[in-house]
Amino acid sequence: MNLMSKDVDTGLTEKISVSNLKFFYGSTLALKNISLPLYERQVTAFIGPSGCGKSTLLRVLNRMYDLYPNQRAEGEVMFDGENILDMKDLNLLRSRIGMVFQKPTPFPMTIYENIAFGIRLYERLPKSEVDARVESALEKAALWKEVKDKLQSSGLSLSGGQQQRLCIARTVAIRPEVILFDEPCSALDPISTAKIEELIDDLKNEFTIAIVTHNMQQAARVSQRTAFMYLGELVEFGVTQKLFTNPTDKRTQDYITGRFG
Ligand SMILES: Nc1ncnc2c1ncn2[C@@H]1O[C@H](COP(=O)(O)OP(=O)(O)OP(=O)(O)O)[C@@H](O)[C@H]1O
Repeated sequence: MNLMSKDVDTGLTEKISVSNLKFFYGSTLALKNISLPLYERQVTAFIGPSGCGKSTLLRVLNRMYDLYPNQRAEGEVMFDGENILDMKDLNLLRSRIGMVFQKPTPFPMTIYENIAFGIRLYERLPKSEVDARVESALEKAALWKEVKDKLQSSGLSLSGGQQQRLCIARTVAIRPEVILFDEPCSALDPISTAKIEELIDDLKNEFTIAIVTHNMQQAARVSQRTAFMYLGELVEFGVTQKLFTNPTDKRTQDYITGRFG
């Protein structure tokens, strides 16, 4: 049974449907009634000035906020027929919705172990299958060719861009359905950034992707849908090309033309 809803206007499947989401840091309301879909096998970019709630929204999608006692969410975030906000098994949720952070954070282990470690947390597989999964994850992260002869070297010996691709491989190896990227290129040089953008474009053939970025050109290059947020509100959500060339809301227009932010 397919529990995901089809959007009647677009014909696209909503992998995640956010409805009337509110988020509180203590008594501060950081997300005000957000509603939007994340379409399956598309890249959705979240843009907006600092503090508008982009990272908060991403952290709701895999319940990262659960680690902090006075943070809470209200509303509905439907994912394959279940409300993420009510899910009990957060390890399972985080295996289905992976996250790549701003700074590359390889574990202080070999390149091979960086990936195998995560696989073993979730599945018991014979070594030959773990090997195959490590290779396939590195292939998908466009890193295999560069590291295949040094899988036993430390993950920390790689360049920043390679480390970020290693973190992407680590996420992909768990076989998630959705990958969340929180400003994945902000610590990288332009060449590494271009590689990650290309990679995100490839990954969307297999995964549903959400990316928070400060870089509007990046949002325009990698995403099919863009959400513009301002002061905890979702101001505008739509087809990326349209939002950047002919936005509906004046605040979006002002932001994309550099009048604030
Ligand atoms: N741990 C926290 N405790 C209290 N308030 C917080 C906390 N983290 C974020 N906030 C507040 O919530 C709002 C949204 O923050 P968030 O980090 O989601 O914004 P952002 O759009 O991702 O910003 P940036 O682009 O600077 O990363 C801001 O007003 C911020 O000050």
